[in-house]
Amino acid sequence: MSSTQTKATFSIQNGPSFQGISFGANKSVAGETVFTTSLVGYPESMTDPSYRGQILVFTQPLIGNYGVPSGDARDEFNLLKYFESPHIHVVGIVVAEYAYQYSHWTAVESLGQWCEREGVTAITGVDTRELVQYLREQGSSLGRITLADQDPVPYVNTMKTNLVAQVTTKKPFHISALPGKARANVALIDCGVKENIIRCLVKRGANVTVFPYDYRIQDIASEFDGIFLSNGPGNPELCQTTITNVRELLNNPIYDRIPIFGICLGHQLLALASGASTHKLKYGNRAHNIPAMDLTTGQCHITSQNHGYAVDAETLAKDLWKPYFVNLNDKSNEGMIHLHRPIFSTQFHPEAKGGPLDTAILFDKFFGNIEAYQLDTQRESSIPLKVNPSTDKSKLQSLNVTKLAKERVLF
Ligand SMILES: NC(=O)CC[C@H](N)C(=O)O
Repeated sequence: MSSTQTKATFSIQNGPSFQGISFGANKSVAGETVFTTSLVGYPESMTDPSYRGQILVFTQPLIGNYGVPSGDARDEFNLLKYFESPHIHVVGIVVAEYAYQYSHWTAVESLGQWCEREGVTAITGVDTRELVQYLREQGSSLGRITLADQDPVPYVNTMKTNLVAQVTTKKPFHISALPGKARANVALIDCGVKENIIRCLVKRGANVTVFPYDYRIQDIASEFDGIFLSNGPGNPELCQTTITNVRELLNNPIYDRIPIFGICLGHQLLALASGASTHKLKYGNRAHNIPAMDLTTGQCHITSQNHGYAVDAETLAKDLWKPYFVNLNDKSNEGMIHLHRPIFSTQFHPEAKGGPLDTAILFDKFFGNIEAYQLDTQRESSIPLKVNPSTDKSKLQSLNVTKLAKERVLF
């Protein structure tokens, strides 16, 4: 523990304040305050782009005890080994008891050092049980962390901010399956994709081309064996460009057999594109142990979640869609599946990093849909991606995998 501790205050708009000690960046911040009840996985959660701009409260009391692994380490696919994106996306964290001593074989620095380096504010010594009881009663709340001797910053409401535009890759990039293992070309619309979603696809044999959130997927979908819609931050209704693009994709009869899979924000965007509506939950679901029942089998799965919005299941067009999963805690919608086409999506995270792997099988289901589509349309010959001569020439550049970046393009 440092001998020169800086005091800090965490306050909720129209709510209580908590005194604590700063252990991150020397900066006062504000943001929507959300809480997670996950026991592990603070490096993954903090680098998950879906948490963009939020102040994250951990209910697990001891945080930081296994330090922070390297953000440079990459796996065999050139994906980040330990993080879900290259940087921290939360603006601040609130913990009950920061572990000043850390120990783990992958740790290269402490949580406090990492926060300081990344300009992220952190406060310890807060009674997070009392705080979370308050958040559950008041619902989604704006909060701020103010460091001693600094002026408080104004509360920030990001409900009207297009956070997806801040986190999406700025240009397409490509991740290849291992040599000899490729069996499909997948286009991924990046609204703030987690590294482990890409890993779950390439590991199963997909060459994944990742496109910015506003890329006109409807112009090039015929080049791919499947389309994936990623997770991402903020209010799904603000993602109108993606919603319009997906709606045109769904409405174009030439794509009526193409497999589509969406996760979390991807699920919400698919629902909005197909005419359903979404709403903000009272305080959201962020945990690694949320029970979701598969309505097609009656089986319950334990799922990893991180969302503040949900799809209104009763607004799904009944002749085309049915709810796929339901949350057994609050009965909110957890997924949808098309009645006639190979399209489905989930509110929870089957790629779960961190969290349980119970529903990872849904990636296999997506690949099953892809195989059927390939057989149906004789598409096996398209690996590696061979661009269809009929595709608009101006689009070819973004499909030429040898010319694409090999990781997300941030600026
Ligand atoms: N993890 C996500 O994709 C979150 C989706 C959306 N931003 C929500 O909060 O509901």
